[in-house]
Amino acid sequence: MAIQRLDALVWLTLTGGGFQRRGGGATGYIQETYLAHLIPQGDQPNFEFSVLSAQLEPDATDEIEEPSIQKSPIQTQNFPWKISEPLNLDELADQDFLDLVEGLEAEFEAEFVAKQVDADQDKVLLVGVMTQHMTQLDFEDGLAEITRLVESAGGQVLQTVRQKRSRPHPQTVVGEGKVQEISLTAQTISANLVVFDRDLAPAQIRNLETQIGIRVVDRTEVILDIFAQRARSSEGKLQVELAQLEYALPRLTGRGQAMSRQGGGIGTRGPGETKLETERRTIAKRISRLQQEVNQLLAHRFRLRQNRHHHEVPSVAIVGYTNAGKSTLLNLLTNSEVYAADQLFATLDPTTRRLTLPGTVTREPLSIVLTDTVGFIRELPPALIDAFRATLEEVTDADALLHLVDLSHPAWQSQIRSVMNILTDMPVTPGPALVVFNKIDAVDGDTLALAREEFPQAVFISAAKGLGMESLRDRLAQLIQYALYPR
Ligand SMILES: Nc1nc2c(ncn2[C@@H]2O[C@H](COP(=O)(O)OP(=O)(O)OP(=O)(O)O)[C@@H](O)[C@H]2O)c(=O)[nH]1
Ligand SMILES: [Mg+2]
Repeated sequence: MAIQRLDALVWLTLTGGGFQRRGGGATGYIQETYLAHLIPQGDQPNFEFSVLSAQLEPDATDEIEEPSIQKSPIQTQNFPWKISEPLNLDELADQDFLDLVEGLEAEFEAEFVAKQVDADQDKVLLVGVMTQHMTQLDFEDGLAEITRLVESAGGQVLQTVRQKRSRPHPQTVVGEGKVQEISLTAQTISANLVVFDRDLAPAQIRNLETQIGIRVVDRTEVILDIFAQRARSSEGKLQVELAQLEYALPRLTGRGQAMSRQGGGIGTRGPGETKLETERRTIAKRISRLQQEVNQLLAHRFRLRQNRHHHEVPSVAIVGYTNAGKSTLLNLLTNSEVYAADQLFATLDPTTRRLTLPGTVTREPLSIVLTDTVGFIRELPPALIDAFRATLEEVTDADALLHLVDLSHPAWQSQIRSVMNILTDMPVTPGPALVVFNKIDAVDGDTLALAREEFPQAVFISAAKGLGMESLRDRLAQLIQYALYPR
């Protein structure tokens, strides 16, 4: 009923004792009727319309043995629906349906309004799919992360639906029954958005939206949305728009193709397809213009860096998983006020600051520039990598990297792997990296010992509490010596 948006449902049972119809099949007279409707959640079934308490009058049809027919109201205590006692046809006909439906509408409306009080937040139903080759831990980490992403985008995860499958269903990612469960749950909790913990094919999104009835977005879309909200500088906005269009384009194309292949049918001919084609071309044009602008940006940044090289100022880029504490560290080391917050992708635009490192016995104090840049995440969407090449070049062009790790995060080991994979995949090999473990103020002794054992060369700090800064400065100076004058 919820899926089909039905106000009420009437169910008729037959006597089975009717005339013989040619070809067989059930015939008979109406024996009993049932009236069912949904009730607002959180309410007990409290609709007492007169007839529900009426006794069922014994009539002739009762003689027929029909064990499957229940004679008492069906137990619906804990369900968001109510089914009447068995009614005969006259009783049913006496119902004022309009009155019933209008009353229900009013109640649903009141409840809906109550839930809309803080309506500027997306109310999200999260869907997680655990496939083969995925450990339970990976799966739960992934769910925790997408929940954080949704929150960073300004949404609120109301509930999570999980499914285990050997691999995603080609049409709908999850199975048919699960799609129904999602649809019902979304209505029950008044979600206005369904978010999947993975990326979806254009056709999958389309199928899911048709069946579920509300907007469905995938992981990349959530990340792109955060980026779009964070973009402040014109550079940032430019790159985000490019990423969003590059993500949208194949989706439009896919749609056009699917429609042309059908080759007929109402709604698939004529203007529909032409319009899509036009849209596609407009977007493609805009993408190529944005790409040119990004190229100009690359050239501009190149000149800036050349200037730096000209003055022989060594550069270090802080890289790391999102929320590792990169901006906090830059602020502490260089006395700056870059925006740092407990959000994923708080930083979008690179910030470069000067920093003087302590001299050693053999050398003068060393002046360098330190760059804080956008955080990484596992499975960084390809559209983002491409669009953000100007920003990411800050990383590949630095003389050395400071790889900051949030040691208080349960998944710190896999976060290190993700960052290293992204660095390895970069078109230009980045300089040498120093692994620095952050947030040691929030870490237990066992974790600390494990990290020391696995990364004996690493530095341990707390950017928030200012712990370990002296050794960090020393080690940074050594790193630069090594990067610039390797033996
Ligand atoms: N307990 C603890 N929290 C820290 C420490 N350093 C940073 N944080 C917190 O971690 C959160 C993220 O810090 P940011 O500096 O914004 O992290 P980031 O790496 O720049 O994150 P993005 O720009 O979002 O990728 C903030 O809430 C910081 O207060 C630390 O040493 N200890
Ligand atoms: Mg930051």
